[in-house]
Amino acid sequence: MRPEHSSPPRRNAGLWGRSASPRLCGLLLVAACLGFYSNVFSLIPGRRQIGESQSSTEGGHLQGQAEVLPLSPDSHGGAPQGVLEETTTQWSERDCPPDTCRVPEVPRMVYPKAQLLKPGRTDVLVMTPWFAPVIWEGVFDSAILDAQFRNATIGLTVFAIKKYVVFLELFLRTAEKHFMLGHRVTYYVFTDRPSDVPRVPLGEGRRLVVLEVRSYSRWQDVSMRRMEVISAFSRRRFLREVDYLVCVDVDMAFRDRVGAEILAPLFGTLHPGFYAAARSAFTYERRPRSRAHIPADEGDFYYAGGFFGGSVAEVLRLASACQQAMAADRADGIEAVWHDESHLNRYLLYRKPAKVLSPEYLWDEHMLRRPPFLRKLRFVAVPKDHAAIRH
Ligand SMILES: CC(=O)N[C@H]1[C@@H](OP(=O)(O)OP(=O)(O)OC[C@H]2O[C@@H](n3ccc(=O)[nH]c3=O)[C@H](O)[C@@H]2O)O[C@H](CO)[C@H](O)[C@@H]1O
Ligand SMILES: [Mn+2]
Repeated sequence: MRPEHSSPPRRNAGLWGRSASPRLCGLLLVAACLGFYSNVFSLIPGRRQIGESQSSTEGGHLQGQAEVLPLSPDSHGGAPQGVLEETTTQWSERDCPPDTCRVPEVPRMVYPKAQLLKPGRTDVLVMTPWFAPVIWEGVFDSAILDAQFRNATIGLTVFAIKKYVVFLELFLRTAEKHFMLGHRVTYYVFTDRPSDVPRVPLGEGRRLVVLEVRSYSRWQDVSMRRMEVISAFSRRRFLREVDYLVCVDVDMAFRDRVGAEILAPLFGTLHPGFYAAARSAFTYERRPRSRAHIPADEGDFYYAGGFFGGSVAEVLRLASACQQAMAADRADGIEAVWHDESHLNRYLLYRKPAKVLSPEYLWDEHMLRRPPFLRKLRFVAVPKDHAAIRH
């Protein structure tokens, strides 16, 4: 899933020709080979096979050890077996490493053509100033996107710690109806109560993996520590198991399509409470002492903590940066005003997302009046009694 293509260095025999001594030639040849193989070593492990719908429980990975998360040596850094050999010949389609930037081939399809002078939406911003599309109903053709991403495997991470396990049933049932239909999907459910994970029937090509993690007494810590767990498990297995990660809150239900249109190397979602707000009204962390701090004269959007994602490599980068920033803040005795969400906002300010999801992808009907430009509610908050559920 590296953006760059790795290609052998071009050699020009004439350049080294007669004037260079044979010894120098030998040295240069060795250096060229080293350069070539250093590219090869940086390739990320290739694709895995995902079988039939299944469900498994893997207990004890993080229990009691969330302070120091050991990363398995086999999961990161080394060259995958067989890659060296493959790269000495031409890439074939089958051997190609996953590459989110590769232009995918689509089959023959019949669809209405785009009309340059009749844009799908004129009532909302559909492009950020850094040319990332903002995803609204009416700006995309789901059939084209489904075809483009037909070979992608998507991991959906969700945490259900302590009483939040009650949200899982509705979350999973509605995800089966609306999340990435027609694609390979793995649900990664992180919980401290594996036996409370409901058995929800899964469609073909979809599976559920239960991963046991420890809980924390403060809900803020439960929320923030998700970054630590996501980064550890990205290294440990997600890099090998899926192409994209989608990381969401569990106190939510899918109501309408959430599909391949969201997939990008890195994406964030507009927080439904702030889509029309002025910069000064964003609830960014403002204290310069915190690593999440954003100065008053900066900021694009206010992103929600409850829905972000991208390629596994980019989500790993994001989660480990946020986790490190939160750990440093903790050591300094400061906690950002909106916890992980504040750190996410800081991260996405300086690493601009490649797609921005509109509030269609994160809405709260009980807190907000639905504006007319919101044509679909795709993923909605499930009302909760905060005090009762968090203790
Ligand atoms: C929709 C949205 O953007 N939500 C964000 C918002 O709060 P919310 O008020 O939506 O936070 P929340 O109570 O849903 O907690 C965040 C998530 O942590 C998990 N959890 C929390 C407590 C617990 O006892 N057990 C448990 O499993 C669960 O997955 C939950 O969905 O702000 C939080 C930080 O303050 C996070 O950034 C949330 O992602
Ligand atoms: Mn929530």
